[in-house]
Amino acid sequence: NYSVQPTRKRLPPGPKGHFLFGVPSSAIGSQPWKTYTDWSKEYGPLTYFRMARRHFLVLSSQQAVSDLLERRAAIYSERPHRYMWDELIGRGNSVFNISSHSERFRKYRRLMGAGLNSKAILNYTRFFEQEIRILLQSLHRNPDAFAKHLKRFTAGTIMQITYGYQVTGEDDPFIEIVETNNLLSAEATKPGRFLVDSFPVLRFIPSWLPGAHFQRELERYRQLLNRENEVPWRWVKKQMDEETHEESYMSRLLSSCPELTAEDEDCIRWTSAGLYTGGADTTVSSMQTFFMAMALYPDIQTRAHEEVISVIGRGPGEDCISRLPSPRDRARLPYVEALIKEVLRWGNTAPVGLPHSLVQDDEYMGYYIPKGTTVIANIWALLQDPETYPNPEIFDPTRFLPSNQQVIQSDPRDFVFGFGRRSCPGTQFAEYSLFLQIATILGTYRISAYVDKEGREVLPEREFVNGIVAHPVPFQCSIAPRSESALVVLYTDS
Ligand code: HEM
Repeated sequence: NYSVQPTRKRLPPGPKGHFLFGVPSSAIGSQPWKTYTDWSKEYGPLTYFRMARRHFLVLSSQQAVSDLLERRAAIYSERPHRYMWDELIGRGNSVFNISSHSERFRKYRRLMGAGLNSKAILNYTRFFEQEIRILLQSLHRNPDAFAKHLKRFTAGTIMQITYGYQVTGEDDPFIEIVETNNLLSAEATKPGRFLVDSFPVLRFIPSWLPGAHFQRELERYRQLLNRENEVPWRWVKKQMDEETHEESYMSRLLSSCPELTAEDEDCIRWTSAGLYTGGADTTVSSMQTFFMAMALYPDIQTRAHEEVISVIGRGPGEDCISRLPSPRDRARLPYVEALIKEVLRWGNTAPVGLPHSLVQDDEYMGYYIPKGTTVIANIWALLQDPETYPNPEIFDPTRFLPSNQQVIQSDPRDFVFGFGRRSCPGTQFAEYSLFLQIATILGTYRISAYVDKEGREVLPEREFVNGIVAHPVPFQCSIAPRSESALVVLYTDS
């Protein structure tokens, strides 16, 4: 029990802002991780600020994150309550927003734990392999559109695994639904987007009054967002009735018990819908970082390529693997595993994670933290801290390999996947997906800096653009097969 009765309520330091409105969202800017890191240099590992009536606390040290979000997870695992989104639009039951103190939350975590653990992932390898062949072909045909192909790979694997549904192409109707939802979520949950979040009393004013037009938007949001829970579920049910379904996360859960209640089915629907939202953009961002790092660090690419070839075997062409990597190969590829950790550290996939919130007043480092404060882990700052990761701007997988010269540096997976009871349930899925893509591409393609018409190398810059998931600023690189003949064997072999 962390209940405290501080004698003197001293809030952590931070920017003050306007006495009524607090800090404007423009002060945080479009790259919040940078602003928060600058603030931590001025105010220390805890930065507190207020936006209208909402309180925020940013944690910028490993110590603070593990003390609060891990050790005090019992009180720091709520999500901030957004009146418009959670209640009026009805998204309070989504996996991302559900209260960590509800019975549903425990159910969701059990369902996702069962469907996404490392053993369950082994049941899905054929879906991954089917999609990796499509990725190899697409990179061959149109290497410049590599970001689009990465997206197709991730969307394809998640849709197969979640619903047993094979994505048809760019204008796939299921992808349209989930992508629309992601856009609407990002738009509707921007801090300050709806005044009713700060002043719930506004819900009583008539919709024709200025400031209440949010009431007219409600129905549009509800209808569009509900499609994500309804359309794939109906499709899977129909396939199951006709016995034409592919086994999937959803079909397995729906058939796991003969007497599912309506509530059980609802839980299966909500968790299924969470997988695309949680997994699609994140994995793509990490893979874009991989391409960027390989274009910038050719020696590292050569070492990783040689390890892959020596473990998996050389194919008919000069320099290409003889078969697709399998889950068993992971343990025999330590340099590739270290490279994946470095992709997660050096990249910037979820720089400020998802916000937590605390359910009762607390005290830490002598400061008072009020109940309901939104708590943000500045994951970017943890991964770029020169005390933990010397020369953090350098891409160097050997940070994570045993050597006589240095101790092994902290495993970035302890931070990039979030914290406490809310930590990412898709970790095993993400790691296997990254492993398969990275080991296959290292074994089949050479990635190098883009050369412009004048013959000059154009190196990508390590800059990221905002979103809940950040992505490298679009860049070009050259992607060429190491051996055309071996590549064709790999992508046509079934
Ligand atoms: C590189 C890939 C990924 C990264 C870096 C990542 C990172 C994260 C982070 C930081 C959180 C927030 C945790 C917190 O609140 O403390 C999260 C939550 C979540 N992730 Fe991931 N994720 C990745 C891939 C995936 C995949 C592949 C899936 C599903 C197949 C997934 C599903 C989810 C879900 C459902 C949540 C919400 C959990 C909750 O609120 O209780 N993620 N992830």
